[in-house]
Amino acid sequence: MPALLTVQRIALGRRTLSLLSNNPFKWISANMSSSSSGGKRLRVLVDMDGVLADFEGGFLKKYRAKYPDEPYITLEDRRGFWVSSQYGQLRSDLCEKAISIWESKDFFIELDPLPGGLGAVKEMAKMENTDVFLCTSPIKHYHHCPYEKYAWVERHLGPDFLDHVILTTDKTVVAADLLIDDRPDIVGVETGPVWEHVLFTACHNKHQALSPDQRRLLSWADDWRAILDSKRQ
Ligand SMILES: Cc1cn([C@H]2C[C@H](O)[C@@H](COP(=O)(O)O)O2)c(=O)[nH]c1=O
Ligand SMILES: [Mg+2]
Repeated sequence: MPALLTVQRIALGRRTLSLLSNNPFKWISANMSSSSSGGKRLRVLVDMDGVLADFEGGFLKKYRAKYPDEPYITLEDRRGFWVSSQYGQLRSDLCEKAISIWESKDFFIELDPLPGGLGAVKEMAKMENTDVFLCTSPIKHYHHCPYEKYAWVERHLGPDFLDHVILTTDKTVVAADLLIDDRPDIVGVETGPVWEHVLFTACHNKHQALSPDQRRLLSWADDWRAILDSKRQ
């Protein structure tokens, strides 16, 4: 297959690993998308909770308001992605109490934007040869969350961004160059996702060691433009 061999020859670094460890046809489809002028387009997935929207801060505020006499975990003491697990370890019944917070109406719509995130995403979306999608997992208790995630995007980024929302419980099946996400272990049915996961630093993951080939974005004040540029080469 000469076309495949040509693609293999131009593959560099991390992408070569992705190609070798995965289905090459998926790699080609994710990496050969072109702009009208023929240049390669960069596709970036940006997570919402913990990256654009302050899930942890919003949770703690509402948990303390609803359960003022119960123990709580400060943001400084948060460890591990799952808030529910850490509250369950604190006292078993607190797991359900924690879940009741994000299952409540208005939890997701009222989350505050994290500093710099909206500006970064708006700027990214205007960059040449760049496609940005907001890639976020809804909770299974679907009565409010999916609607409110769309409403949050419309409120903070405008109606044009609604076309750029991807709601999925499995981010591994979405093809892109980059995924900026605060969850350290992003797994799903696809064992070799085509994107590079850049870990967005959050209170729950800041102590966590990364594997040598993993990169972090410390906040939106960090050099996200350089990370995008590194994927264009
Ligand atoms: C911490 C925590 C989160 N969730 C839910 C809330 C969100 O819908 C998703 C996280 O979505 P992301 O796209 O990975 O940011 O998970 C939960 O159910 N339990 C928790 O403890
Ligand atoms: Mg997240």
